[in-house]
Amino acid sequence: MPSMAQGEPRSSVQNSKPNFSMRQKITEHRKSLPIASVEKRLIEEVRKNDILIIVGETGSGKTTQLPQFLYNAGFCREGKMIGITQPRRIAAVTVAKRVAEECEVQLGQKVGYSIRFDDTTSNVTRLKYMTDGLLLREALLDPHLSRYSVIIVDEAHDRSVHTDVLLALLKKIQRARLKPIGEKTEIGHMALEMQTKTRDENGPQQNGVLRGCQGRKLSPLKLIIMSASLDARVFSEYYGGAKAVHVQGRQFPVDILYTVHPESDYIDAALVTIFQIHMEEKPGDILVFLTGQDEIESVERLVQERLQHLPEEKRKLLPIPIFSALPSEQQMKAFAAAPPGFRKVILATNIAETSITIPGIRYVIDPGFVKARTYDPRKGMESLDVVPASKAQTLQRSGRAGREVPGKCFRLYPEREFEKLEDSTKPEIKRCNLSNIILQLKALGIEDIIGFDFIDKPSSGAIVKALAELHSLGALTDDGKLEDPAGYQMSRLPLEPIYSKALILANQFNCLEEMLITVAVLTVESIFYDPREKREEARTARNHFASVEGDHLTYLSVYRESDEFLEKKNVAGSGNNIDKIMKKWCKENFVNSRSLKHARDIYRQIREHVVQMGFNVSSCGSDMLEFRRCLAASFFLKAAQRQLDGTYRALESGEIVHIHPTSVLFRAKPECVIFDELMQTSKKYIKNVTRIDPLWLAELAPHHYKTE
Ligand SMILES: Nc1ncnc2c1ncn2[C@@H]1O[C@H](COP(=O)(O)OP(=O)(O)OP(=O)(O)O)[C@@H](O)[C@H]1O
Repeated sequence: MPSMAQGEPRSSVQNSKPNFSMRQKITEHRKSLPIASVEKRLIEEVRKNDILIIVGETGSGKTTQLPQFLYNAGFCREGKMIGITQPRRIAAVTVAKRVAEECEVQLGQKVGYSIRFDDTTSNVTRLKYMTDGLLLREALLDPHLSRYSVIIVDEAHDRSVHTDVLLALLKKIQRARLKPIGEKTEIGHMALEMQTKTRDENGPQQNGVLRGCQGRKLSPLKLIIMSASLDARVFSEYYGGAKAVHVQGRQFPVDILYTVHPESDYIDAALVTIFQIHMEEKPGDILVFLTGQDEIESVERLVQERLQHLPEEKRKLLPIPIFSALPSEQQMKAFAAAPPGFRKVILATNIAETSITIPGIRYVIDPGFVKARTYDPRKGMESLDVVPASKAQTLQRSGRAGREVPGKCFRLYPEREFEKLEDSTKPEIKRCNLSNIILQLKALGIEDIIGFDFIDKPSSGAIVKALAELHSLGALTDDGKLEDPAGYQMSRLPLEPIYSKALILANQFNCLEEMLITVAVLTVESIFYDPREKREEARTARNHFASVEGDHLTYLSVYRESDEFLEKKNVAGSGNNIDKIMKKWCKENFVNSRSLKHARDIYRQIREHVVQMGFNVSSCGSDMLEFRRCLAASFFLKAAQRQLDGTYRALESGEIVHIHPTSVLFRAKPECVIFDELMQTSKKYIKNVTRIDPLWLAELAPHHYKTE
């Protein structure tokens, strides 16, 4: 399978069996971890308790060691697997690689990882690291997760929406696994029907139940919830008084240092700290937590600039960005050793906050902020605000040091400010659009979403809004069941429901090729590179991509021109050269080369998905009218009409909004548009906007708009 996240060349693990001294080093290292001294006790607790909560310091060995302990204790007998979920892809990949190394096996043998579009596991894999979202998708196909004997939900403090849904679902699955096969369960009936459909073709199933299995029980499922910074009481209560154990101690100390006074400009404070460490502290790499791609890219430039003012011998400082929109192979650069004599300074978002070990990190700089996405279901509006990190997050951040050697964490605020921080981050489920997750729950056969046993219930308003949205998009029937086939198709595509809908419709409008490109570009962070100091220059350079019809068509033209450019240069298949040539083209055109590369990756992967679904990828050629009509038919819930004063009214929510200054339609102000995002920053802005004819709305979405 091609991959959105190819990761480091697998050969690093596949081809190299550790030599004797390395093996010895790893064995000694494993023995020295705090968790090693409690191996027996932990195994006993897992045997005694079906649900166990484990809290242990960062770096104590939970993620890498516990699965190996369980394997050695026989939990993988009879071909069963241990699944370990992570909120982030990068953690699933890097931890699996490390554990494969420790086990001296090739990745994909006993140890593997599986993340969206990238599965390295095989039928001999027993320790499977994966994202929480991926395990949810697996439950669609195997509703009892019958291949697993143990599921470890790692980093549960993170409270991603997928973790929360998984916590509830696993509770149900655990109960269902204790019931005899064939008996009705809370999750099983619809899923068993699904199995009947597929397995009937091979014959061994009858009425949704494996023939000959009626009355038999599946083996029980053990569930372990783990983190360094979770409130064990909350989880214990949720699981009816589940046992919690604490693993004491950490391997290396981390000194926490605070500033004396509050810093007015945390970017500048971070830069000063980076250079102070570089000039004054012992060798060792630096990890800086910033809030997003823009900030990271500007700090990257500022570090480069300031280095020019240092004497030649002091310039050996290498900034390396890492954020989620970066293609995986670029993310992996953070994990490679710095060239001899150099010090790495890794500029990261909270993608690097939990679970991972970045070799070489001795210093962490934590300005104490994070970019938090909040969704207002009533207005259908997102806001992205920079807010103080929680105590749990700052603890995780400092825990990225002190993993190989003693470390230091520089918190760029006074200690008294730390005390004021919230203990934990607000669960994502309480601040996100629920339509995607509800679609998945429906596909899992869960009908009563409002009554679903969430650890923290989202507001019923948010649930009702998401259900209505799914109904309008044609994913749900009038009585809230999955629509056949659209609802099933949408739940299978790993995209937001509105994008899946756009692909399904594009198949009918014969513009699937154009929609695949558009959805891929919309999925990545901004395709344009817009440096503050060169805004006008950037605008002029990009003028020739601009379409009078709007941003979606503009993105198509960027994507296609870059394709044509590559073809013209006739460099296809010339490896690294492509990268260099593309980077130059991107720089001249103020296109973000990382985002473009990422979009290409996503395009390839979703194309494969729709082809598997039997769609024919055809193009509407130069008939952009058809493409815009398809956009209107898909994004009708996100339409806005110009007002007399030049502002717009979002038709669904009635909100008064403005076209974002980065849109090609910012000045043109057409009468009616569809948009992709409604976001509150300094104003309420709509982003990624395309001109449509208002009459199309009634014609193409008659269930939602009346003709007048
Ligand atoms: N990729 C790696 N390279 C080098 N050492 C590693 C790597 N992964 C883990 N380690 C070592 O193993 C130790 C234990 O890591 P592990 O991820 O199991 O800890 P943890 O308790 O799960 O931490 P956290 O709560 O931060 O996720 C690390 O502190 C580090 O010394």
